[in-house]
Amino acid sequence: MSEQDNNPYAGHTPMMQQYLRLKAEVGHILLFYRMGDFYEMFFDDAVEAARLLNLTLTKRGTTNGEPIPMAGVPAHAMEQYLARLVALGKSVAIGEQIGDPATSKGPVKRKIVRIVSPGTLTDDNLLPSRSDKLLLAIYKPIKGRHLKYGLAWLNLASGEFRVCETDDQNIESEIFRISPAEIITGDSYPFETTSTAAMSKTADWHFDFKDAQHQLCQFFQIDSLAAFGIEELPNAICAAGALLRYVQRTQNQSLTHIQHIVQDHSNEYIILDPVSRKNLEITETLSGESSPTLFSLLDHCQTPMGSRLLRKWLHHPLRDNKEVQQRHHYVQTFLSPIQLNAKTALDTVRQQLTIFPDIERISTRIALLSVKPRELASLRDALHYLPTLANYLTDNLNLSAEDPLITALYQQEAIYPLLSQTLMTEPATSVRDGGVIAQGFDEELDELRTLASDNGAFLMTLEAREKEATGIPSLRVEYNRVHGFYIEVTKTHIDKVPEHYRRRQTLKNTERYITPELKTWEDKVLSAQERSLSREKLLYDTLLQHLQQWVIPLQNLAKILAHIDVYASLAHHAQVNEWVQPQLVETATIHIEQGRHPVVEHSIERFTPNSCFMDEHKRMLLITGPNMGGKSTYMRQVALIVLLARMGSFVPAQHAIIGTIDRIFTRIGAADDLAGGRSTFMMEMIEAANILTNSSSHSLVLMDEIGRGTSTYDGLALAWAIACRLLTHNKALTLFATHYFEITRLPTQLEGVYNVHLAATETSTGIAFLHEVQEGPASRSYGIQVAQKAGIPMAVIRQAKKELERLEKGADISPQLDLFAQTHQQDQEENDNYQELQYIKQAINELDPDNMSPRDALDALYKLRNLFGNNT
Ligand SMILES: Nc1ncnc2c1ncn2[C@@H]1O[C@H](COP(=O)(O)OP(=O)(O)OP(=O)(O)O)[C@@H](O)[C@H]1O
Repeated sequence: MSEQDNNPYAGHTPMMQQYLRLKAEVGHILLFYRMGDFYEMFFDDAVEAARLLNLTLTKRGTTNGEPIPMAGVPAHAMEQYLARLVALGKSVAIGEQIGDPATSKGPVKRKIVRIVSPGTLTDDNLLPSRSDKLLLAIYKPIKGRHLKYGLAWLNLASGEFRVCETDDQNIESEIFRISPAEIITGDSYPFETTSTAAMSKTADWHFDFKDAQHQLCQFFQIDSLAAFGIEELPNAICAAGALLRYVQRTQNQSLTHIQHIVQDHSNEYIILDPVSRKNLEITETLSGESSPTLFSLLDHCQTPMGSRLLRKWLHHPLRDNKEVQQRHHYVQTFLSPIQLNAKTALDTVRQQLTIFPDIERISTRIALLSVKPRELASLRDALHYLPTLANYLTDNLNLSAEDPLITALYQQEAIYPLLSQTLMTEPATSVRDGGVIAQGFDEELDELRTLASDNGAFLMTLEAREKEATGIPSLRVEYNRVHGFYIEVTKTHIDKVPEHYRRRQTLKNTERYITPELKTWEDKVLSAQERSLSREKLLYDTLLQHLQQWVIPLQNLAKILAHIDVYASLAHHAQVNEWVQPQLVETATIHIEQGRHPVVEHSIERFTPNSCFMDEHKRMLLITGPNMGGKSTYMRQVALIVLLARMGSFVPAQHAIIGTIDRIFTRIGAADDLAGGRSTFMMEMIEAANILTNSSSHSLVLMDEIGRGTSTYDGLALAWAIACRLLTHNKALTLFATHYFEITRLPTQLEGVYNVHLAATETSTGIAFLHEVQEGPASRSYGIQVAQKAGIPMAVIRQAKKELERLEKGADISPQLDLFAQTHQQDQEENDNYQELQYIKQAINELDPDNMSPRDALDALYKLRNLFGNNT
């Protein structure tokens, strides 16, 4: 077989062959192929990128007689295009020129230097500062005894690597808790999720247990995964191994900041299913905005590390009291300075925190050797400031020098001298341009710099000497970037120019010359500049090598600063909004006195506080009241106060006792899942089924108007049965809002359930909502009054009132058995009406108007009127 036959790309130009080889290497990922000052894309990549980035689609050459589509982005603007693609969930492979164009025969050698994907970002320009971008690998064997999902996720920007295993029931909750930017699964593994993360595939065999185990042990240089205590999680190990391979392949650089794998115990956290996370608007509103949310409200953090930690805490409320109490204790500490006024002390700490840059990401970029000189300078300045912060905290707050928050601040002292001796006070942006390494740090560099820049004296001497030697008074020695050094002589003196002057450039009125002496000087200066830049690069690289040993201590420092920032932020919010420290107990209890909705209290002028008392004896509150009365707000406020208390925050209430809660469920206003082919009612029932299957006596359940998506009787019957089940079987702490008044009779039949209602009164101008939770069921629903307030025409309102009167007269619905008796009665009525209509229709059809006398027509009309039962 000839070479030609072996080459699948034969027939293409050599450059296109190289392109196709690189493209085959990266598969479906977009390939940015470097060509001079551009990154070009070809074929389908070009078409897709042109569409996504609004680029002009051009052509370059042909294949099989067809033009090859091409689109490109300028190399200098590449980051901004990358950011846009990654935000759209795309991955991009960067094919760089690595050969020397001057010496290359054929196309310059090119290589995939890295792959940028939504879950593997580390560049400052591509990463949002206040949220993390995680990469999650998921694996589940098709058969075998251990059929759990193995999950492994990595925050490449911080080095945090975690694993866990979970079952079918909880996989979605776990994915939403982890909230990855990208999910990788095996090529042939058909995984589906409602998460909006970018989905990537990798070879199935990367998930092979033996291979993964080997891969991980080799990477962490350990003999067994027992070192991380994860040896009992085989499927998580498979996922972790595949994830590591993926990252190594895409990053193509050392990953020394990833130091260990931590087992994530999901039972440490209060479980929130995806729907509840959404409903509670923790970090995203129901309409997908980033504010107003619980996070946007509480995020007064001064550092990006603090904001990211706060975001994480909000999505990971804790079950265990001890750690939460510790967090409350710190928030309280920030609110109780020793001598100073609390506001002054807190404001000072928060002001001091503004000095700290994103040390977490800087330490990662140190590990990846991609840190910029200015980032190191900001790190240096921050480290210099650390003792001031530490002293302020110990002197003014009740924090001892042994407190872990403080000790961590003192452990970084040795890095500061290293950075301050090595770096200039204000270094240049990039080491390529020089101006990064401090004067006096390296003798050789100083000499080269002097040589490269200090040429003033030599040139002046040369100029004076040449003026005298030639007798040309206007002779000048000059320098420009294009032509280098030259001696300039006006044309009037040209006859005096000596023999050894060589012409360099001719202008209109002057000639420019170079002499052997000046040329030697020029070579020396230019090479000194070049050597000084490469010396500086070398010294910078050496600095980065020295800094490697500090990556882990810096990560720890970043963690501690993030904690201080979050405590200060929570304290600040509590101080400004008069939030209180909740008391934690071990029982399933929720006692909230005069609670407020943390977000709504800011959006309206006067918020009415409401209490909520629930415990094992009072497990369900049936909430009735008019639409717009405040039922949903009340229920959400209870859930949010529990969530806030359990993530370490103070809460908007006068007093609160919160017990151990294992899950929070919210079934509030389900939306259609048209894409998933599920109606509103179906969604409602799926959510209710989940609650009935998974809630326990330590769960908090919010049920808002369950059953309203179907016919009245079906809905009522379902709501009744679901409430009973929750009370008697699940025994969950439940807030059950309903418009079915029949259900308010439940307390007469079962224990542990109580009625409350949102009060409203009717005034001369219409209904007035008091937004006050009062004991007992609501006396009426005020639906028509609310409709009137909404602007429904008066004629419709009047008719509705009449209809309501008629219905109320005829209805005396009682629950359970009678309910179904009523259904039968209604069916009967409907049947009778139908018969009557059919009869009338037939009578009308039998009329023959063309052959009727006026007298007959009048008779027929009377007859018809009588058929309607109206003979007046
Ligand atoms: N405690 C409160 N104090 C003051 N205003 C409140 C309070 N609770 C609710 N509101 C106001 O009432 C409006 C309606 O509240 P909410 O949506 O909770 O009522 P609802 O009873 O659930 O209504 P629907 O049954 O129609 O869903 C809110 O947008 C808010 O402005």
